[in-house]
Amino acid sequence: MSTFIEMNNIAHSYNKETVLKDVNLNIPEGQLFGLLGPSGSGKTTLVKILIGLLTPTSGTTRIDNEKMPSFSLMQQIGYMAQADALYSELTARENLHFFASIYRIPKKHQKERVTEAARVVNLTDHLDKTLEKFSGGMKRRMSLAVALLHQPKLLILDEPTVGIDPVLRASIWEDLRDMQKQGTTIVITTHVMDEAEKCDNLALLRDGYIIAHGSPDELKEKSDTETLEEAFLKFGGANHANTGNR
Ligand SMILES: Nc1ncnc2c1ncn2[C@@H]1O[C@H](COP(=O)(O)OP(=O)(O)OP(=O)(O)O)[C@@H](O)[C@H]1O
Repeated sequence: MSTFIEMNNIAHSYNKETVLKDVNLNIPEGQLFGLLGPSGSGKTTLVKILIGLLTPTSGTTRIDNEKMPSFSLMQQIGYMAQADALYSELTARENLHFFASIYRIPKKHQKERVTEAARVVNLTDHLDKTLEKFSGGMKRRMSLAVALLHQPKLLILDEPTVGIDPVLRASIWEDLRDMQKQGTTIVITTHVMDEAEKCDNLALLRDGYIIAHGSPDELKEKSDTETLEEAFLKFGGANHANTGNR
């Protein structure tokens, strides 16, 4: 598989606080890749840099061989942020049509895409409600629907299943797998171990460093542990000095 995402020597500071330190990532096309790390480890900062929303203090990012930020590439990325950026006075359908226009989905395909995205997140029966009547979990599902509306080549999901019940969570994972089968590369941030287990490959992030990377099985094997949680703790206890992941 060819490399789709390449992040080299990424470092980032907010004011004087350095929150990412020499991060290197290679993600092949079509992978479901997880960034696993505790709160504050730098996951959101890293994905914002990845999609070109944030300029790193140093380092470069290439997606599909193109240097980020690239306007044309941004059109092919679906990003689900942690905070929902939706219009609460509009209905779910109106929100989806609004974003479909922003993504420049041709008018004749918009209805079909809105219907499909609503199906994936199980909101078909709520399309005509305004979002002010939605629960927190329903808004998360709406944000996910917006992120996958334009069938992006790259889907980035920042803790997508927080506030989503286990049944829907399982069905969303099935849909992510389907999208992956159709060639979508998916990067997901999580601090939930059972979600991390479902990823093809993982980077473990702690205090702005990648402390280990590999498939869930490789990580357990390398650390000689039974669970990812134990693996994380074991890698986290190791020296941070030699953590480039290439
Ligand atoms: N805009 C900002 N200005 C200053 N500091 C920030 C800003 N955004 C994040 N930080 C700091 O950077 C560090 C990494 O934050 P980040 O949101 O990337 O972590 P995270 O792993 O995504 O955490 P969480 O799982 O809680 O979302 C934290 O110490 C946070 O306080």
